[in-house]
Amino acid sequence: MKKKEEISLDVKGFLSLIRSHSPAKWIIAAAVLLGIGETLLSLLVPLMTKTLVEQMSASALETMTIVLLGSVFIVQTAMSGFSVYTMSYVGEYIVSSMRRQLWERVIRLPVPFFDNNTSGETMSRVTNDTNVIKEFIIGHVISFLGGIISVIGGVSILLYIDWRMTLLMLAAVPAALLVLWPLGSKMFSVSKAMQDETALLQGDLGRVLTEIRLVKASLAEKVEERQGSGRIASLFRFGLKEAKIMSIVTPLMMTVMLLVLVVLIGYGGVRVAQGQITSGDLVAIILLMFQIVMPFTQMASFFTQFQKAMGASNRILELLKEETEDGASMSSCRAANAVIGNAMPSQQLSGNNQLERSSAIGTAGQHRAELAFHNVSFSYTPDRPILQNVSLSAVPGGMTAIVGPSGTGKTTLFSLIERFYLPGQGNIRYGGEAISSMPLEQWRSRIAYVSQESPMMAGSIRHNLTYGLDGVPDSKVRDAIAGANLSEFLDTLPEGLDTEVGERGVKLSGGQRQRLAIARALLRDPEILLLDEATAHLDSGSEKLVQDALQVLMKDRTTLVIAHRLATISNADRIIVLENGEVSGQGTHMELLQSHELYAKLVHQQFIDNEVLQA
Ligand SMILES: Nc1ncnc2c1ncn2[C@@H]1O[C@H](COP(=O)(O)OP(=O)(O)OP(=O)(O)O)[C@@H](O)[C@H]1O
Repeated sequence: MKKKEEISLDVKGFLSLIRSHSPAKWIIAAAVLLGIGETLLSLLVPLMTKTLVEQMSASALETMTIVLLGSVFIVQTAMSGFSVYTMSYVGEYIVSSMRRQLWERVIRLPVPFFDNNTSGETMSRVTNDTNVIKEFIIGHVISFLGGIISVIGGVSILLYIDWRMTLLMLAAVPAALLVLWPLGSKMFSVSKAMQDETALLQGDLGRVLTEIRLVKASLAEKVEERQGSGRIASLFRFGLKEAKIMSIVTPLMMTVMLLVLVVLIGYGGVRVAQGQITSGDLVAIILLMFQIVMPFTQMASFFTQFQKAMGASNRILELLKEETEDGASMSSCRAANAVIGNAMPSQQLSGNNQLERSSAIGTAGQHRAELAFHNVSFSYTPDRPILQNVSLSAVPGGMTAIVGPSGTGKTTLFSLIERFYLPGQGNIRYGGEAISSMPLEQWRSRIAYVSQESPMMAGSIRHNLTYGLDGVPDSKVRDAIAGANLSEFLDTLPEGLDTEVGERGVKLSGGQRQRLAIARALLRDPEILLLDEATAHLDSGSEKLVQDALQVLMKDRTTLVIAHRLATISNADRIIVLENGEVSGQGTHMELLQSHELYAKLVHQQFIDNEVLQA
């Protein structure tokens, strides 16, 4: 009972999905009419052949009969061509409209969705599931409709020609169905398992390819090889299971057809000899037999494909039901924020030698609104609070540093500022206005996030720098590059801004990636700068270049820095200590050193570590 309910719900969902993506009604009507017309014409062929045979045996062949038969063939072939094209058009249209909607939806889903779903799964919905629906529409819907018409029409004509022979032939149908039905459902479960296994293999491949260095460095080739081989072996087994089913179905259907043919010809021959039917009738009956039996052979695959399409549409609908980050901004919004490579000087963030360059680049830094957290609490999962009652404010136009032990919620603070997640309680305000009430696009365009991970996209340096921005002239790109201390490096590249950076920027050094990240932030001219301190240790030359570039970027901007090495932030305007998700102190370096136990301990510890390193 439950299963029936589920399937009927599936069908409802499937139909609503198709309806919301279907092309103009007249195109669908044309596709259906052409399909029906083609089937009806194909039913005329046996009748005309019957007349042809009868006229030939009576030596009274009329030219009209040949002309009519030829015309039916030509029109039927043309109709079949148009029918295939229009049906393909409908299928392609539906799938491309569905993919477009999925694509738009996926890129606007909130970050928690991506925390909880693998990218392989999501990719499979946009590509594989839509493909299943396309194949069903193009390859099966019309041929199924045509098949039904062919069977009903064929049986009616047969009954009209000779009911005895019709019944004889139809006796074979239940026998064939008896075998085909259970095999069809077996085929469905095998092909479903095969699909699942293929998705797992795709997932493994994606995981290994994106982290190929980790695989190699961890000597995990053998483990991956074993896992991959296991999946490929089970795909092979499923393939063989499918082959076994087909090896029963195909010969069985052929034998049934041959048997029916033999019986029809034998019994029909007797009836022709007895003068109860003409030889033309017999030829027509045999031709009609093919037109009736063929659709039955397609039924099994229709139902398998039907169930697959229901499953696929369910998964697509689930994805489409997911809330987007900002329902209001479903229009063509720009990814204006910059989540950019790691960058943070390893020494004091001071120095004036680069400051002049910033004026050539941006003016957003002139804004001096206050960014403040008011009693913010947040948890990723209900059972584990991460931030509790956090109240803090960043110094407008100055540098505010966040320090604290690992895992205490520093990066989470940044994610809340970026609105990747929403606070459970409390709010974040900018210039007195709650950031949650600002349009998301507008808010993110005010921020640049120079993160630890230094994400880069495969593509040219220009593409990476101007990613998400429209029509940035090369002169501005070069200014940003100069501001980020990269001009010399760029001059050494024969292809200049067109140089490919490789997947995730693998063709660049850590320091170059950091400076590109800074150049990218400069181009965006943000009011608020979020810096996640680099964990990579750059050599001192590279450090100096990054440090200078940061001076340019930070000038006059409200900057929040997550600092691990406290020496880098001793001149920060304000330092906030975060402990177990709570603010346990704030002040300047000197104030905290005197009044805050954990801060003093951390500074002391790092001082000893440095001494040891230098010794
Ligand atoms: N997407 C997530 N889903 C669930 N838990 C998360 C997620 N991201 C972080 N956490 C958890 O939240 C806590 C705070 O993480 P966060 O990255 O903010 O710490 P952090 O102070 O920046 O640490 P570190 O200094 O090591 O970078 C950690 O315990 C972490 O396990």
